[in-house]
Amino acid sequence: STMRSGYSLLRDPRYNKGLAFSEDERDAHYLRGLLPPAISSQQLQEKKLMINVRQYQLPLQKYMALMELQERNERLFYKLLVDNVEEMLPIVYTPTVGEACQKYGSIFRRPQGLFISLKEKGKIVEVLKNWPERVIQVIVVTDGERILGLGDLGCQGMGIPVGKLALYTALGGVRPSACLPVTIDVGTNNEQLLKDEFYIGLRQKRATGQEYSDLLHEFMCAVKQNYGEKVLIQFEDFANHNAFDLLEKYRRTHPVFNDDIQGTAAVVLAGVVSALKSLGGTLADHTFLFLGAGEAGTGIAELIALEMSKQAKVPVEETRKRIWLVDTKGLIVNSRKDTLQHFKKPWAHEHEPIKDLLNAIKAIKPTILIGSSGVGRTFTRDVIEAMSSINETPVIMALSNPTSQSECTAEEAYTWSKGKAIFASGSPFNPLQYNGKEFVPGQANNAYIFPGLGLGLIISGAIRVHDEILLAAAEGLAGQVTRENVEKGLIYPPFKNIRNISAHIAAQVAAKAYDLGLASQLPRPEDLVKYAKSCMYSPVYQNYR
Ligand SMILES: O=C([O-])CC(=O)C(=O)O
Ligand SMILES: [Mg+2]
Repeated sequence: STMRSGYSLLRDPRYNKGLAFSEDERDAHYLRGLLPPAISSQQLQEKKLMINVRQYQLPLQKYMALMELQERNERLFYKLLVDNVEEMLPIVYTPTVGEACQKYGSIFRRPQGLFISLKEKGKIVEVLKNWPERVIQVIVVTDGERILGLGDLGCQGMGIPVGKLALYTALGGVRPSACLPVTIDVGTNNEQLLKDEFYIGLRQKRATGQEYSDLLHEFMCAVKQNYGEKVLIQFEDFANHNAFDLLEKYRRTHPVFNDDIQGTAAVVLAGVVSALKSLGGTLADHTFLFLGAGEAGTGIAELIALEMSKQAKVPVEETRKRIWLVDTKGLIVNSRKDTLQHFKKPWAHEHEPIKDLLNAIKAIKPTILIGSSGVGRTFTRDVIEAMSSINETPVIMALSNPTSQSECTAEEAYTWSKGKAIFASGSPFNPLQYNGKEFVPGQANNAYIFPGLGLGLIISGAIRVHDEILLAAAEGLAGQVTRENVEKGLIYPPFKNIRNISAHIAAQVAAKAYDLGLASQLPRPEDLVKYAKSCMYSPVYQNYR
């Protein structure tokens, strides 16, 4: 978009600086009289806003204040996020974004992103042309059917693409104008929303089958037609069956990845690799047990099996046998094979049936336990105690989001394991004291990966996303975990260094894309870390002449 002047300039979030417009800018851009006389620095504005945001008691109020800031003054919004990542992440992202989606209808002020519903069928190319930006580098798209661990939130899932893309910019340095949040609305099966007078989406049951895949196909084609073949499409929070089908269908024709399957997988693999620095042994020396065999569970399992297979030079069919999954019907075993969904079949190993997690732990004796069930409080005291009696240092990852769906809390993991566990969770928990010692839980969240992964794909102009690229992203993240981190029980680096971390992930990703011949941005830059950093968006105000 181009810069307006005067009254419209103050109302254009991309260029508005509020009181920070200089005397010269006020003269040149017809702003005289439209602003009070004081001139503020961006730093002072930031200080004022931080004071304001901290005064709100409720996280949802903070969320709304930040969204209003984003719609009023985009650079100031990103300056706040970049300078205060650890404080702001739980507000613009999990857990608060989950609550925001649940209440989206009532807190809704101005639409963000593009809504593409069944009503727009046959017109998606035109819909894309209504968006004010022409150059798009990354799209995050959801259909709202499985928002975090909260289930079907229909059209109100829009909070997720908006939040993820805010992180693309804040954590990965992708220009905000190049980011497009999209929600595909094919209805919702959430009865409560269908009855809610403030619901913002289509008031009908979800379309499925041909009608569903036709709309998605039209969208995928329209994106390529409008924005070219390099625009990255991140699938987010689709229900299991569609998530796997869409990835399978489009991975050979578009640069796509599914954050819940592949982003989460890369983050967890990086965490496990870091944990090995303190546990010792190689990946293949460990035994993994998952609670939850959906997108996250099977996605992580597959990437770990792949890495093991690469390291140990044995076929992936062999390494998969080190990894066990439990779903709602119990341990996934061979005798269940005929009734399993296709994405679970590779995990059906030879074993007698076991009904529940606790007995599975006793039988399998995992060294690493991963929660990817979307169901809170499923790592009970018995579960954690069983893990601690089998292992000197059990690794416990409670990945489900938001906090209410976490398989256990940090406090539970540390107290029930008597301080023995290495713990990480998808949603943040505060550091805590146990027996006079400080424990700092890590946040095993795909937010560590997708911004850097996206940046790496964008700067190299990658036209496809292969598994090798995800392994590179995981290596990039693991490489940023210091010995000092690991000694404190931290298997992830602190988020405050995230822009540097993202640059390293981006560099590894881009390098792999070039090596595999998938990169279209030529020539290949010499120093990819330096190049990634130089491409990053800075939220510092620019001077307008
Ligand atoms: O959004 C998050 O915090 C992580 C994620 O992708 C999910 O839970 O679906
Ligand atoms: Mg997600």
